Amino acid sequence: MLEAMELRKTFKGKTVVDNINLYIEQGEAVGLLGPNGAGKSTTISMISSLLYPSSGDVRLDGRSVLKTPGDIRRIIGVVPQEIALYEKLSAYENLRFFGSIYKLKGKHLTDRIANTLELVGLTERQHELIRTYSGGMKRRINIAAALLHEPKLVIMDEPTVGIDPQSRNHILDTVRKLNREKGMSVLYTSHYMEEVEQLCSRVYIMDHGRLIASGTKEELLRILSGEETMIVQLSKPSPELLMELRGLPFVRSAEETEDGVKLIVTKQSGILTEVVQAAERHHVQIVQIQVHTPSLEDVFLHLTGRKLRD
Ligand SMILES: Nc1ncnc2c1ncn2[C@@H]1O[C@H](COP(=O)(O)OP(=O)(O)OP(=O)(O)O)[C@@H](O)[C@H]1O
Repeated sequence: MLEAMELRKTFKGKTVVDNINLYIEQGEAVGLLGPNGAGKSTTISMISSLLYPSSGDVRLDGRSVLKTPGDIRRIIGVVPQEIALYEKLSAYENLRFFGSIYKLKGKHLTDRIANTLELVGLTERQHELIRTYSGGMKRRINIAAALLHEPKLVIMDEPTVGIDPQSRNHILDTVRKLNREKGMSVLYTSHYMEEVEQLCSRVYIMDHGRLIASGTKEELLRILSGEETMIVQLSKPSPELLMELRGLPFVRSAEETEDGVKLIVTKQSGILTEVVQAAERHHVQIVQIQVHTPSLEDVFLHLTGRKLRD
C-alpha cells in the first residue's frame, strides 16, 4: 500500500535520516521503534508528505506521491507529537474545524464527529473547552481529528508520551480496535517496546537515522536465539566487575542496572560459575541471579548498545 524508498533527509549538512526503506501493507499495524533523536518523526513527516525528502521516494500503491501530496493526505490520518488544538474552543468545535479542512459537511460531518468522539471515549465531555482537558484527553481529541475523514492508514507519532495511564490505555485500545476490527493500517512510532509488542505485527528498529533491524517479533527475537539474559543483583555497585564481565568471551553485552548488572550471554555451560568467581575477585556478593530468554528490549540493547529510553 505505502512504501518509503531510500528516504534521506539532511538538515544543514547533517544527515538525520539515512536511506530508509519501509513498507506498510493494507490492514497491517507496523511499529517504528527507536530512542529519542533516532529520526522517527522526520521519517514519518516525509512519509506523510509534511516534509520533502532530500532524496528518495514515497509510493502509494506503486505511484510516487512526492509531487502530488493531496493523494496521500486523503488516505492517511496523522497524529503528531505536539497537540494541535484550539484551547478556547470545545472538543466538538475543534473537530468541526478539522472536519471542514477535510471538506466534510452537513450530516456526514456530524456523524463522523460523533463516531470519532465515541471511539476515543470523550462523547460526554465534547462540549467542554479544550483548555480544561488533561494532556491525555487532548491527545485523544488529536487522534479523533486524524480519523474524521476515515483514513486507510493512520500514522501516530509517540501518541502516549507523557500522559495519564487511563488515556494511555484508552489510546492503545483505540489503535487495536481500528486495526483489528476496522482493518485500518497503522504506523506507530514509540520508544516503548511493550506498546509496539502489543499492537504491531511487524517492527522496524531505527537508530542514528538508519534502520538497524526489521521483522516480526519472532524474527527479531531470533537474532538472540543463541543467547540468554542474565540479571545479576549485587550487594554493591562495582564498575570494575562490570569491566571484567564485559571482557569475558561469552558475554555479548553488559550494562549496569539499578542494583547490579544485566548480561546477554551466549548459551554454554560453566557461565554461572565464571560470573560468581568474577564477583568474588572484586569482593562483591551476588544477592540473586535470574536467567531468562531475551526480550525485544534485549535485542535492541544488543543491536544498539543502549537502552531504548537512554
Ligand atoms: N528541522 C530540523 N532542523 C535541524 N535538525 C532537525 C530538524 N528536525 C529534526 N532534527 C534533528 O534530527 C534528528 C532526528 O530527530 P527526530 O525528531 O526525527 O527524532 P525522533 O526519533 O522522532 O526523536 P523523538 O523521539 O525525540 O521525537 C535530531 O537530532 C533532531 O535534532
